[in-house]
Amino acid sequence: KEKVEITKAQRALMKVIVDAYNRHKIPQDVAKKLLQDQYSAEENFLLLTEMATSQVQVLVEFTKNIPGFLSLNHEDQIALLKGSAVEAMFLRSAQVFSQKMPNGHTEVLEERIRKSGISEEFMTPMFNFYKSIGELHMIEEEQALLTAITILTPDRPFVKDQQAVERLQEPMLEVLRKLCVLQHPQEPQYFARLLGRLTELRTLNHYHAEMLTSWRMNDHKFTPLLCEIWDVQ
Ligand SMILES: O=C(Nc1ccccc1)[C@H](C1CCCCC1)n1c(-c2ccc(Cl)cc2)nc2cc(F)c(F)cc21
Repeated sequence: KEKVEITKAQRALMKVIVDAYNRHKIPQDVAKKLLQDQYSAEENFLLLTEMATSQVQVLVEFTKNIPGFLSLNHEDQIALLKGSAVEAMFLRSAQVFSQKMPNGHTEVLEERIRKSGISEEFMTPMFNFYKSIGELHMIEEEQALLTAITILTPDRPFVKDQQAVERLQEPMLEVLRKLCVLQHPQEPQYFARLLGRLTELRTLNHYHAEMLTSWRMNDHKFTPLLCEIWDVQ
């Protein structure tokens, strides 16, 4: 039986990542707004583009706190952010969607999102992902580490020094692996299930641009930052 223990250095790394992660709370406000009122497709689209734009800014702040990230080659820093921003947003959406809410609130939230303007064809893959994240009942340390691991994916397009990114991602994977063993002793496969969600997350990446351009309304306006990050317009 492997005696798993998180070292002082690993605890320090985890604290840096969780503190940085806790500084981005925006989508909670989105959930609250969506629960308060029903909006038109146009209002929902505007809300999404505003939220997604601020999510990118917050993601940059979070990423700057990942030890070693700022020492990477500058083009590679951009390539990692550009390559992970959409996934980070869907991961964050899933975490917000699966957080504990008063009875019936999740159903209302799901209904509001289903009617927000997104085309029908994307609902199943999106909510399947949200529910599969929910079933994991991740603690915030796992959520924060999973987001950092997603950003530090070495094989993003245009990354030149993949080894340098691997050297940053590996310690995160090791801490997460230990955390999973300690948090879910009955589930030896929990860590593998967690990483499996990142594969599901990449499939949502394929849909994201079309999810936006097929939003049930005319004349989709994007912010310059979103055009950059979301491959739209
Ligand atoms: O805002 C959002 N997500 C966000 C996340 C992270 C940071 C900032 C924003 C949007 C809403 C959706 C309804 C209209 C208004 C925006 N959102 C999404 C979502 C995102 C992108 C596409 Cl293409 C489709 C759906 N899934 C969500 C789940 C939640 F529990 C949820 F609360 C908000 C969610």
